[in-house]
Formats: sequence, C-alpha cells, structure tokens
Amino acid sequence: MARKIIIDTDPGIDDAMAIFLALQSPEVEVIGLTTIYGNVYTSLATRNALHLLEVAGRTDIPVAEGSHVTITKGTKLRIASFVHGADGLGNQNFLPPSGKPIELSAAAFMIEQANQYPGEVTVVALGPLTNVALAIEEDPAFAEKIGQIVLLGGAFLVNGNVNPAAEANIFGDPEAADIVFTSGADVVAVGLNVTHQVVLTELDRAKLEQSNGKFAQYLSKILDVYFAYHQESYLMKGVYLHDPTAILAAIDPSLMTFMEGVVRVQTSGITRGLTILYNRQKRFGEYTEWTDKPTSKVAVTVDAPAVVKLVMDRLMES
Ligand SMILES: O=c1[nH]cnc2c1ncn2[C@@H]1O[C@H](CO)[C@@H](O)[C@H]1O
Repeated sequence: MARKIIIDTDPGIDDAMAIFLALQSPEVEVIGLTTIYGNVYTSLATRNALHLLEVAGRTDIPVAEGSHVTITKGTKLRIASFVHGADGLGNQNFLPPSGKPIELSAAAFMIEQANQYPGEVTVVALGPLTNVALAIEEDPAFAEKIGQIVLLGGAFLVNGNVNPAAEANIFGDPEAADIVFTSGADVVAVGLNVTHQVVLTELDRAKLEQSNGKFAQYLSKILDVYFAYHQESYLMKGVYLHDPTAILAAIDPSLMTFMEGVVRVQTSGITRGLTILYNRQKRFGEYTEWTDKPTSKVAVTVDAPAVVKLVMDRLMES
C-alpha cells in the first residue's frame, strides 16, 4: 500500500519539482500539502500550492495554510525571492488559483492525520520547521503518532547556503528545528552535504523541455530563474535538486546512507542555524546538551545519478 505523505512546502521552484515528483510516485499517496514561509511568504506559498495542484489536475488534495511567523512569533522572515523569483515560481505571471485552503491550520491538519492514521503518515518538510514544531507542541503524542518526519534541512559538516554556518530552512526557524530534532519522532534529515551532490544539468533541462510530459514542460519554463541564481551564486551551469531529493529519501531510503545520532541546532550568536550531529565517537564524561536526547538519522551519502534519473524519468512520464 502506498505510504501517506503530507508535504510541508514553501513553493519554490524545487518545491514544485518535488510536489510533481511525489504525485508521479506510486510508492506514496499525497494526502495534503501544508504551507510555510521560506522561499516566499506563507500566503503566497498557499496560493502556489493550490496553483500547482490545479496544474496537476489534483484539486482533490487539500491544502492547509501554515504559520506566518516563527515558533517564537518572530516576524522578521528571510524570504529567498532572489532564488525563486518574486512569485516563487520563476516569474511566470500565472493566473491566481481558484481553489481555497481548508479551514484547519497546517499543524492542526498534521495532528488530525496522525491521529487518523497513527504511524502511517510521513511528513516531508521542505521549508522552515515551524508547522511541524507547532504540531509537536500542540499535541504531546504527535511525535509518537507521526510515522516519520523527513526534512530538507541542515548542512552537516559543510558550509550553509545562508552563510557559512546555516542552511536556509534551519536558519528560517532554528528554535523550531531544535524542537523537531529533539522530539523523539522518527526524524530523517537530508542536508546540503547530500543535496549539493544532486545536480540537474542544462542537458537535463533541455530534455525536460523536449519531453511531452506536462510536468516536464511546466518545469522547464520556471527553471530559468533557478538556473540564473546558481550561475550567479555558485558559478555553475546546473541546479541543486534539494526538495526532490528529500521526497526520494521518503520514498526509497536505499538511495542514501544515514548516520544516526543526536542533532542539536544553534539558536544564537553568529552560528545561529548551525546543525551539529553528535557522531558518538567520544563518550563525554560530563553532561552535554546532546546527552540523553533522542536521535535522528542524517543522510551522509547519496547515489546522485540514480536520484537525478528517477526525478527526470518520473517528470517526463507525466
Ligand atoms: O541562498 C539561498 N538562500 C535561501 N534559500 C536558498 C538558497 N539557496 C537555495 N535555497 C532554497 O532553500 C532550500 C535549501 O536550503 C531549497 O528549497 C532551496 O530552493
């Protein structure tokens, strides 16, 4: 039976790829999209999530709007419009969607689904972790009832993309991320150390453009802005497949290897947003902030060619 997934998302060009990839993957059943700020503000994320489901012909899937502020009620959000365009989807002037989000908040929807299908729902979190942390705070049993939380976030032993310390999703709400990592839920983190190995090339993009696939066609257009950003910021002629890689971690973990250990998030100072995985090589004599905390699984290697091939094949099939 297909695994139920909720995609918590801030669409976002690579989010659009990830959502389409999930819709094309028979191993999973997308039971809802929940929205969050990050690549765009939350209201626009909701609008884009509804739009993407309309493009896909999947308006049967509910969209629940998430938090507009961080878990500490912070309103100074860092929005990555320079990565995805002002509209989050490559500045294509799409018409507004006709659908509406459901009445439940993102966190309430996650809690409802976890209660309805205990142990069977995976949340794939593609943006800052505010909604997931709210679900954990609002329902003490959520961490146990949710099947798995696969999150795109962190930079384990490599530089971040907001600054040398921090990756964008964790930096967006470090307090929320620390709540998630120490919640005791089955947490799988896919960070930049892995996603920076997964690159979609110009040639791949040309293939998407030439394909008859509906999703491939749509994506080849919105990818312009994302390519321009990578060219400017990384001097590369390709784009990182962050969010699609996280979807595939939920679908087929054998594409990656993982290290298990306690992860804590730095919440202050110049390294705010830094993710530190304790690799358990030393048994510290004294108490540390990592002592006796629940562990997470952190992706450390990836079969990048296999990931890119799966993404391409499935998007071109549409
Ligand atoms: O420089 C950046 N600042 C903010 N967000 C970024 C940047 N580069 C990529 N992303 C976005 O953040 C997630 C991965 O960290 C991805 O969703 C990616 O699209």
